[in-house]
Amino acid sequence: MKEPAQEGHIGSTRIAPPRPAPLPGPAGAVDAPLPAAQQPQWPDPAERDAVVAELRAAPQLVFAEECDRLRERLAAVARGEAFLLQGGDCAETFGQTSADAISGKLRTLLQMAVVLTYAASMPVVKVGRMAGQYAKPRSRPTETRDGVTLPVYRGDAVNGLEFTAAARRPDPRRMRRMYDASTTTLNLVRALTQGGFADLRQVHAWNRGFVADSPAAGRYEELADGIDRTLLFMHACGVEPNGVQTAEFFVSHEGLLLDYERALTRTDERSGLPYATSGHLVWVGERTRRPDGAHIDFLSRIRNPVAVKIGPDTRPDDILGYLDRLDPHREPGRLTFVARMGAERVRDRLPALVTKAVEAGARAAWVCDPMHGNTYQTPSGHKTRRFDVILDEVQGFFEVHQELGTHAGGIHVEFTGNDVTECIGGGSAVGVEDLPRRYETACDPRLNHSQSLDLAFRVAEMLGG
Ligand SMILES: O=C[C@H](O)[C@H](O)COP(=O)(O)O
Ligand SMILES: C=C(OP(=O)(O)O)C(=O)O
Repeated sequence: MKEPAQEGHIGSTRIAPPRPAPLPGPAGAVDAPLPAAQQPQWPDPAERDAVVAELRAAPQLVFAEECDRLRERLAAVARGEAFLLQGGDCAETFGQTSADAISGKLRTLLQMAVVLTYAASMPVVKVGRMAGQYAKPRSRPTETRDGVTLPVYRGDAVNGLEFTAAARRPDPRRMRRMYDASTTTLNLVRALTQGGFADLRQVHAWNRGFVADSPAAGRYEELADGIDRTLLFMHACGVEPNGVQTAEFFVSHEGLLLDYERALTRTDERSGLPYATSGHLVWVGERTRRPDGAHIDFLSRIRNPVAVKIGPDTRPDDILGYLDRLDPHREPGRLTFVARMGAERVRDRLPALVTKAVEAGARAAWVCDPMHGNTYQTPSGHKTRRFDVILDEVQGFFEVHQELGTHAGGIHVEFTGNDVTECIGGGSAVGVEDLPRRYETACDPRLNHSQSLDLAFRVAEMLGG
């Protein structure tokens, strides 16, 4: 059936009719029959097809021009002229789309960015793990509790967290809810970052409502006083700084659910090229990064900036594979490597990978995820991460780049604006005995607000602040 034409303009972006892009690639195939890890077994294929058709007809969430702008910003990161701050929940949930929850994360990220910008005197590119982070790859397909085995939770886009057979059944209609929750989130994020909320003169207000008695909060207030004084001084001199009233903010998520990502791929009318319009940047994770797999294939077909998470078992030849598939023209900003080696291995494993990339002419950005290689389980059964170990991985990442003469381009972290007790140490010093008090994550442990600020100050010191 012919799709109804819905052409028009929003701003300067020409809106294509909502049809899937003819993804370029071998034989022009839309669905290459490649191994696709971590995909849900939808019980009813017809229901899945109906949801996919709905998503294909839905408006795009982000615009090609915005993705291009992020690619330019990431090119500055790759050239060593900017620093990337990427972060948010491990797993967003449909229940956490309140204004408070979203603005708490956004404020935390803005605060971290201001700390890093001030220290490094370098632009900080702000990218949320937001408005799309609803699908999770898992280590095991099932979970057993008290002798009962059920499918594992794979993120709200697939099934429910509750430990019942009904909740854990994959439900493709959840992909439509993912789209709706992403729309709600993005709508608020756009309003907050373009309205007065993100104005640098609100630097004190961003801290309101958060725990005020941690050392990081005190340091932040001092820094905010300094920024206020600078802005007042400039105002008194008749100089009004540009670019402080709004914040440039982008969204990203793991491009895990291929049904969803393909359905939201659209052709950019300006260039005729396909873009994933589910988020500005999509990445492929450690569990789905096989160079000849369906996820890397998907990234190779879209024009967005893309990232690959690489763990300690990554081989130098894999790096070559990603470069050749995803960034054959060695274009700065197109490809970001997110290293998540673990604190114990980053100093050993990362140098060979960076060296291989440099030898191959790569102009990719290098970013450190100090969370995913440092997770462990306590005897109480809580998955957690230690703040000092997280910090050590970032330190190791900086050391490696310093030795190789390359740029430590950013951090990728899991955090929330809430005062949760999921990671140990840092900020307001969460102890192992505190974990049950506010352990609220749907998947992996996140830094709370004061741990996040604390991390920003420590990274700022590494950047020379
Ligand atoms: O966020 C990352 C992964 O989805 C997560 O670490 C998997 O957790 P698991 O090892 O408990 O499945
Ligand atoms: C699953 C994730 O990480 P990784 O692929 O690095 O394990 C994630 O960032 O949510």
